[in-house]
Amino acid sequence: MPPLEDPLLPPPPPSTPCQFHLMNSTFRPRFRFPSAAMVFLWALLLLSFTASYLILVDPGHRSTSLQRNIRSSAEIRRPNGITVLVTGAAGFIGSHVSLALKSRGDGVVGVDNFDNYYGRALKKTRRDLLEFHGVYVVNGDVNDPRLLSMLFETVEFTHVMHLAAQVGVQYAVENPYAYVRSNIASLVTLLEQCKSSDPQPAIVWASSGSVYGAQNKVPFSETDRVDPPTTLYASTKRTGEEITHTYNRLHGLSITGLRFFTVYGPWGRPDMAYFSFIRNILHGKPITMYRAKNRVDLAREFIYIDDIVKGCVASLDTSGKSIGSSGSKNESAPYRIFNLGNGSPVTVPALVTILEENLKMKVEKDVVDMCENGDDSFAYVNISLAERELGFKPTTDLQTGLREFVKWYLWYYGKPLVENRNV
Ligand SMILES: O=C(O)[C@H]1O[C@H](OP(=O)(O)OP(=O)(O)OC[C@H]2O[C@@H](n3ccc(=O)[nH]c3=O)[C@H](O)[C@@H]2O)[C@H](O)[C@@H](O)[C@@H]1O
Repeated sequence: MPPLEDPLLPPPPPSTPCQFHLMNSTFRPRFRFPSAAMVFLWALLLLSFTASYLILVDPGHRSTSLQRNIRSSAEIRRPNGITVLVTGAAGFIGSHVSLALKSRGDGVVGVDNFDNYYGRALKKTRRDLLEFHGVYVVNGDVNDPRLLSMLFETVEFTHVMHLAAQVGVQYAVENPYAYVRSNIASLVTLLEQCKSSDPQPAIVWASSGSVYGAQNKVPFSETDRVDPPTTLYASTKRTGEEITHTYNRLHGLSITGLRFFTVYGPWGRPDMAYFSFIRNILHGKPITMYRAKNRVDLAREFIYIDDIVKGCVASLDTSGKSIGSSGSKNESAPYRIFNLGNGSPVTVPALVTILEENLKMKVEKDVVDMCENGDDSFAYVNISLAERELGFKPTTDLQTGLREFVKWYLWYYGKPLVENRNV
């Protein structure tokens, strides 16, 4: 705090002796031109009144800075660029896709409700990373029609990349309503918004490889039957495919559903098996490895995140246009479904071995026969349609992808100090 009489400041003017006494003076107020200081004070007062009115009374104003952020994030910086609303932008696939679009000059706005299914910390770090690269992520729920209408009033989205979902196959047993709400109700809310937007955006959304359920015919092709579902998660994704089909037929929305298989990589989902395996290996704890009937190892179509991102971006680029419900009889909006897997399954024990090799550590394995929990025992997928239509060609094998994942994991979480017991 500077002294009141700062030696560097000119001395204050001498105080003027009181010129009149209120009680005994014949005080007559008279008009005087206000001094500059008075004008300044009044202006300040007026400004603060207006600001508090706008902030407290007019809720619209609060959204103005939000809308500024949204508009700036939606700015296109390349010729023929697109403007994409990415739902689930703070999620694993959503964050990678958002960055890929932004880095090639598209306009990208994210929305995410930061649900606590696998903790919020990683989602917030992904959000910070996105904002560092100029992608703004609105904290909100896709199932909120007012939020959606504000977003579409603020920006003319050409595309929606709908990745927000309640994920996880096992958690559905515990909390079925979360799946119905996120994977069905939110999808309908979003489609309703897109249906009534002018222009209507094209929609690319996350279905799942799990829709093939108990099918035994391999490899799975898009034209194959997709019943019966073995999990509620799969049922909600299958329902989503049917719902989107209806919106495509009735309302002329361009729809592309992507059947993602087991996507892995840096910034991945901590609820997935490869994530819990690395955690346990590093902490010297045993892992549970499920096994199907007749002692058959489980197998999955592990697909690296960079390959999936290419599939998502190509889907946006080839989506065609929504045509609205007034489209002519000869014209129909595209409705497409693609498998996005690797085209070659790998067993879970093989995945664990690659992790052990990368970490130069061994882990104790509890091999458990899979109970009737509804999980699928294998996945083997035909990706030729995506190859043909999207130019989709996965290039990262599991060794390379897991090496990248392990590098990221050790960078992000650090190596635990607990000693691993070698087995
Ligand atoms: O294909 C899909 O659609 C789904 O792929 C994954 O589901 P999943 O393949 O079951 O992925 P993980 O939970 O990582 O499990 C991979 C394999 O490891 C097995 N596993 C899991 C956990 C465990 O402790 N031990 C174990 O052997 C599972 O049974 C499964 O065979 C994703 O988690 C889903 O969100 C996605 O939609």
